[in-house]
Amino acid sequence: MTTVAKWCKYFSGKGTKRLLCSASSSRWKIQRRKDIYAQAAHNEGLRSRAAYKLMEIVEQSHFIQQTSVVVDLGASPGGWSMVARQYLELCSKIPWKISLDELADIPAVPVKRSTGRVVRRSRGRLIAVDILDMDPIPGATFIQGDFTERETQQRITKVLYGDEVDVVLSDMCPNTSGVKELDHERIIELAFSASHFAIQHLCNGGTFLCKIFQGAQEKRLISFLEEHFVQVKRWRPKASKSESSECYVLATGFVPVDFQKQQ
Ligand SMILES: C[S@@+](CC[C@H](N)C(=O)[O-])C[C@H]1O[C@@H](n2cnc3c(N)ncnc32)[C@H](O)[C@@H]1O
Repeated sequence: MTTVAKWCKYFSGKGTKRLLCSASSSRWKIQRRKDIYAQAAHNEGLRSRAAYKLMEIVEQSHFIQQTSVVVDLGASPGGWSMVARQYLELCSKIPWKISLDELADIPAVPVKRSTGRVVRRSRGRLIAVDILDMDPIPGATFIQGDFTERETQQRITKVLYGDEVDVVLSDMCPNTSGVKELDHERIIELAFSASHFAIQHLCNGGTFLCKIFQGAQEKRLISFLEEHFVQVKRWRPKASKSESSECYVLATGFVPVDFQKQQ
């Protein structure tokens, strides 16, 4: 934990301050002092306490390699992206934002599934996506937009330049209403949206990780993922708040539909 966090400190930006300054009530501040992960994130210069959740899952499942292509959905303020960045070997010259004009010039290349021996690129890639803005992460690319909109997904596909994706992460979370069933339905919708994107873009053997709130629709999501991945398991990281019903679904060993037909 400490090694990753120390490394991330180097890349921490204004996002941390924004996170820490947004709370004005003294009650919130007392709660935060009791929250060891929020304290640790503050002390170690991480942009969010959520970073510890991804660190725990990746440290145990090792699904991000130096040359992986990673898409981080719901990335702001950037805790997960900073953690993913630590595992990747990125090219420092990649622009953080690509203007709409520049995007318009990029042809939408469909993903080409690799068959046989995969020729790996020499560097990894990280594409962060959020409806909110976010401070830059060197070597990564940022797409600002609502992921559920087709146009945002088309923009992500364009910046992939036909590359298959190794890992799709989704920590997307709707604004919570306090009504448990409603929040559950909303996050499941986001999780399905992210899983459809993953199925279209992941390479053979790829990984999908997404946040959900536990509830009635959870089984439906897991059954859907089991049709496309070799293994699907639920994960509740230590950094998840005890009062929260959040958990993560980790699906590994993606089998593309065209591969399934061959078998
Ligand atoms: C829990 S936060 C993510 C924290 C982040 N993983 C980190 O480590 O810093 C959830 C994020 O999901 C984003 N989000 C929610 N709905 C979205 C959508 N439809 N499209 C894109 N981002 C969305 C929110 O703006 C918010 O930044």
